[in-house]
Amino acid sequence: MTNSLRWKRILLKLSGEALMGSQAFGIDPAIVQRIAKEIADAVALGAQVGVVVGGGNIFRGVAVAAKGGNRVTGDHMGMLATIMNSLTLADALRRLKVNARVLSAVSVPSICETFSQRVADRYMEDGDVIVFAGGTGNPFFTTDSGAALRAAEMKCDAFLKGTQVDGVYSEDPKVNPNAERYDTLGYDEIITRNLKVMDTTAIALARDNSIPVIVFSIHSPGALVSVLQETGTYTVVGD
Ligand SMILES: Nc1ncnc2c1ncn2[C@@H]1O[C@H](COP(=O)(O)OP(=O)(O)OP(=O)(O)O)[C@@H](O)[C@H]1O
Ligand SMILES: O=c1ccn([C@@H]2O[C@H](COP(=O)(O)O)[C@@H](O)[C@H]2O)c(=O)[nH]1
Repeated sequence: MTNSLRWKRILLKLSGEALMGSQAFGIDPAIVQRIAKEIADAVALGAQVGVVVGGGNIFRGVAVAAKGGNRVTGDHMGMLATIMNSLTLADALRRLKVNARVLSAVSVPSICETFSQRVADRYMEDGDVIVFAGGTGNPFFTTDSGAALRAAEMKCDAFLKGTQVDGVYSEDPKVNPNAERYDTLGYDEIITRNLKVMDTTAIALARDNSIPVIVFSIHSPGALVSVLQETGTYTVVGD
């Protein structure tokens, strides 16, 4: 079955907001369990999976700053939010008998392991799912950038962005429902046309390390395995 996968070692970036479900804030356990099942299905097919979960369902530094708070403190809160999301996703994976480990860029040793590339590589070779928490560990970055960084460090074959929409569009499809969806797109087109599906730092890192970026909807059941088997709807961003 492994041979049927287009990309074997993947970095899956999940939008924090995807974990909210229909709530306005926080985590919907049923959604987390459904997403965990998608990951478990990919692992069962032979995929080696690293995951980065955003924190937008709990805190974003820019939102804290917009309300008069300190941006760096807000970013610290955002990074801690990603740790909470990572812990809940790892638990959901373990309930499905998948070995899952949380490795954080921010050290909280009584709660999870601190990220180390060598250790993470060994775990992935063993078939464990690694949930990379804490983003890059630095303020003024996003989890998209953290995910691109980990994809490069772990020599992933692809960076899969599981988000609210089923690909990259000519404009935000939530704002313009008539926007055009692309099947393929160049890294530089995202940057020069300022398409806001992910941040420029993340795209540039993926481009400079020749890692294809696949944007798909995590809300579509079975979407992760479909992408790995080159079926379904998604956009591939490359050269
Ligand atoms: N040109 C575009 N094509 C596709 N999506 C776009 C585009 N411009 C803006 N978007 C929006 O970008 C969003 C993708 O970002 P996402 O929700 O994954 O946020 P995030 O910041 O990565 O995650 P989090 O929710 O954790 O903060 C989509 O939901 C979509 O509405
Ligand atoms: O490397 C990083 C990653 C994230 N942050 C902060 O966390 C929040 C949540 O991440 P999203 O990517 O927006 O989901 C982000 O808004 C930042 O405040 C960070 O500081 N450094």
